[in-house]
Amino acid sequence: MQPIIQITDVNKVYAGGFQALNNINLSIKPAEIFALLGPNGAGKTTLISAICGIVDATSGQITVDGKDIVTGYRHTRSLIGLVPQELTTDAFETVWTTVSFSRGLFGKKPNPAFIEKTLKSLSLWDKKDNKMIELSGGMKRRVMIAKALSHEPAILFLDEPTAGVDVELRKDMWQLVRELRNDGVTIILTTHYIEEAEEIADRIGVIKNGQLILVEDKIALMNQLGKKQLILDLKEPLIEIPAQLTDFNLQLQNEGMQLIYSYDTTDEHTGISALLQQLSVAAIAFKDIKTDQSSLEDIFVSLVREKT
Ligand SMILES: Nc1ncnc2c1ncn2[C@@H]1O[C@H](COP(=O)(O)OP(=O)(O)OP(=O)(O)O)[C@@H](O)[C@H]1O
Repeated sequence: MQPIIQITDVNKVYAGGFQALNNINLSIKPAEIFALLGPNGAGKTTLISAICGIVDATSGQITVDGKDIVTGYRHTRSLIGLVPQELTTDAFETVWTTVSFSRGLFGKKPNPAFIEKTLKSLSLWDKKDNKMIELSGGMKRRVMIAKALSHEPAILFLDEPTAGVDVELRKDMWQLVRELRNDGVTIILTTHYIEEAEEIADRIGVIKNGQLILVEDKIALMNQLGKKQLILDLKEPLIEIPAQLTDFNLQLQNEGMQLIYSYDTTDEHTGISALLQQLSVAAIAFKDIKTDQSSLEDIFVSLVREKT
């Protein structure tokens, strides 16, 4: 399947000499949800802006739907809807006018039914006649999404889509993103909320210091790097880990009342039965046992720390 976006050896050096993108190579598949994670200043917005043609790459090539974004700009840009991080709208226009106007900018014929559907899906229908200035921050952000969707793009970029959006609304937006993907729209989002990537992404890219340090299928990533912990609540506190248990690399916490055993979910032998046997030999009794799986957040934090 031809990628919808192909990024090859892309570098971006800003005018002051700062290298914001360092040899980026990435293929985005049609109708996938790709989440770009990275710390502040990693290069996420620069990469999105380069694909949208807002920032010129210093070298390398980007194609959208098989067309070069420089020579085929009109075509490639018409396929893209962009929700920027910064909210920029005309304060005194109504929601309806501003969204309809965005559609017109792409030379598309008016389609009130489509605008209505879009506003309804973003829970903005009852605000359609309100001026932008009368909306809350979260509503303005949703209007930005409606504007980006107004010309029915095949690719939607969401730069920090749920910043400042409350939990309930965030869930509604995730649902909308999934529905768009089901309709065949490719979605690329940047986020600081790792739970957002964990919740909706099909693939995850991690960018740091302008370098794409990891691109992986989300489920594979979680399986591959996922560590589980076995947590044993002890009946009696331990002062230290007994000598016969040192091989298990255990940790004591909660004033000696909890023993933590970390193991790799992908290992053939987790070592749990051997551990339980040794605990019995050492006469260490426990009253409860539970497991805890590392989240994408743990994985992300350890990746960003590791790969410096
Ligand atoms: N116009 C510019 N001129 C010079 N440097 C820039 C410019 N725009 C961005 N940068 C720098 O490029 C780097 C990457 O910025 P970018 O906005 O792409 O990061 P980001 O990953 O989106 O960050 P955040 O999560 O904070 O939004 C930063 O160090 C930033 O200061």
